[in-house]
Amino acid sequence: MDTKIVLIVGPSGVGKDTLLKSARKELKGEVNFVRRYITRKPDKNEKNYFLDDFAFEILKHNSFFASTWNAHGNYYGIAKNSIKNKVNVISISRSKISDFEKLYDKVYTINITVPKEELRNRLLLRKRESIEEIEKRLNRSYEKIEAKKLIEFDNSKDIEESSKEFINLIKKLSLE
Ligand SMILES: Nc1ncnc2c1ncn2[C@@H]1O[C@H](COP(=O)(O)OP(=O)(O)OP(=O)(O)O)[C@@H](O)[C@H]1O
Repeated sequence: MDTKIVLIVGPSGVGKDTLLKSARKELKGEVNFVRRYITRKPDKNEKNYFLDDFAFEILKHNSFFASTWNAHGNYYGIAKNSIKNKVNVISISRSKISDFEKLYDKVYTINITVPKEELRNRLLLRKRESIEEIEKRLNRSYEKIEAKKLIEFDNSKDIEESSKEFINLIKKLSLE
């Protein structure tokens, strides 16, 4: 099978890691859920490699990563050697879609969305950031996403229903 890339993007708190956790449980035999390198500890829904800023810099300097970015004061990276010759699902910053489109032929981008009020509720319930930080995240304006193959995914339904839809979408893309 060819290398296929499925990028997951969307604002903080929209439910990316929650959807990925459900999908990983169901599809981990068939699909490569790529772990990110992050300079902060993972929370309960994530499966990331945790490293400090210094280790991150050394790896970056040695061209270990296909893509890196900074979000909310932490560094994120996707290792080149994490991409397998199958379907690869990767949660990334929207600003890095083109890194993957330059490197690979088959790249799909799934944009996860919910209305702003629901996003606020989810961030508040998650209790990872302060109220000030949550308001900052909500006020960030999002420009239109530039991606060659863009799919919009509405994550407004409950976790179970949305997870099912998300898993079906990944399965469908695997077969394309
Ligand atoms: N469909 C859903 N319905 C209700 N709550 C949800 C749904 N999906 C996720 N949540 C909840 O919303 C909160 C944020 O979800 P999650 O941490 O997965 O977001 P994220 O997009 O990965 O955020 P970040 O980019 O900051 O890591 C969590 O508390 C999660 O339980």
